Amino acid sequence: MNYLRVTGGRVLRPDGRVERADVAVDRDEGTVRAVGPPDEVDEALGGAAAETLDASGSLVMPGLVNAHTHVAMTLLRGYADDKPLDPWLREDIWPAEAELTPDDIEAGAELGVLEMIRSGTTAFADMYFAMDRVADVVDRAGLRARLGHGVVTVGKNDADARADVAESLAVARDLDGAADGRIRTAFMPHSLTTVGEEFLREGVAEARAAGVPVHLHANETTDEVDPIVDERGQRPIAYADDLDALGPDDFFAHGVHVDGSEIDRLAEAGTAVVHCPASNMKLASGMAPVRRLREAGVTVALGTDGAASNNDLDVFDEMRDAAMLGKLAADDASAVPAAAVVEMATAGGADALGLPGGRIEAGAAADLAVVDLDAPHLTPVHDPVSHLAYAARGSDVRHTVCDGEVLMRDREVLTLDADAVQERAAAAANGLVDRVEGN
Ligand SMILES: CSC[C@H]1O[C@@H](n2cnc3c(O)ncnc32)[C@H](O)[C@@H]1O
Ligand SMILES: [Zn+2]
Repeated sequence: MNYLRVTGGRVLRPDGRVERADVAVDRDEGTVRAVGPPDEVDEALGGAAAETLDASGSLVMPGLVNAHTHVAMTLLRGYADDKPLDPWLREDIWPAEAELTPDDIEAGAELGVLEMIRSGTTAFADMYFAMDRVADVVDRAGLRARLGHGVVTVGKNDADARADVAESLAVARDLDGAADGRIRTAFMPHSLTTVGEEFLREGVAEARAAGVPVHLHANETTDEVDPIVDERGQRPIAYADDLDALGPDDFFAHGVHVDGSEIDRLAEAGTAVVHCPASNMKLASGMAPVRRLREAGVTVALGTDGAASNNDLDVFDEMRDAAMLGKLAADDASAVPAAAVVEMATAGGADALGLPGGRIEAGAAADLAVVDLDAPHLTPVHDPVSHLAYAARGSDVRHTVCDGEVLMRDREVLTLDADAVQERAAAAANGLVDRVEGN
């Protein structure tokens, strides 16, 4: 047997309790074998030897889930700031993305994945281009992901629009199950306004036939919601329902401007919402009604969105932002408490993406982040869950484990060459900007 044993720490259990425990991992299966006091774990292992990971002074939590990003946008971090969504995309981001090469996307994805491993993220959802390259990075780096090619049909002729939809469906079919099953896929139309109705209708029908979920941006800004209401006389979630895009495996990014009927319909359909508080604040998109969504029974996950609208991929920041913004949105300091955002960043994320992980219990996927609590900004420890939500940073993560494999040990990432990744990405970003500026 091939075991890993995380020893001497405190462990965040699925019910929110924190207990002193060891975690034994079956590396062949990629699952948690046992959680409990050392003698119980000894017994579960039957005296078998195990590689150890020291968690003394630390909290062992489920690996974080970044449920909506565009990972290669790390190359555009700090490239265009301080604008609302529509002009930001049209004036800055889309012209730059038009110059991206598959090599750039691979370099940007490596940088993003490195940043995520270093901040305890073990699973993410990615909507972008050149997804074969992103999948290769995920495979090498050792995380889990739900990947999809993002479709935009506005401004394209019929043949190009059809080709874009076909590419998203082909990616969803071809990459599903890659990286020993750590990669799953989805059909990913960009949004209900940037993809034409006939393409949405046909694409969703084909996704259903192929058994892959749908992921899109929905109800992000009033500029996006209002034209749908004006042109169709229906709210975006009703339109999505009409398109058959509202299923229990589907997950929508943002859900900022959703009314009561839309919240009820999302809950009834079982469609998850990925809350992206930093992006929503930076682009001044609005405040998602997180408490109302959760109270209605909607699965709410957390996402960073791309690094150009955040500007990092640290899910600890997202937990803190979600708690703070949720209180402001509800005008109630108890609206989105610490335990809620920790749940959204772990089990909520795994459930939204339909990926294993998110809970530390026997039989669950061995996706873990070990957070070092021995730091001035984390002293004293009255409540470790409070610290995860309000005080910890991604840089407090000491070890990261995914699928039973150690991806980072004592802050050294083992699956990527951090210096080389950073150097390559910086060169790719500079080359990209030179091309955009015509140098
Ligand atoms: C077609 S691939 C994905 C596409 O989405 C763009 N994008 C990045 N952030 C956002 C956001 O907050 N809302 C909508 N679209 C966004 C990204 O630049 C790609 O073009
Ligand atoms: Zn996005």
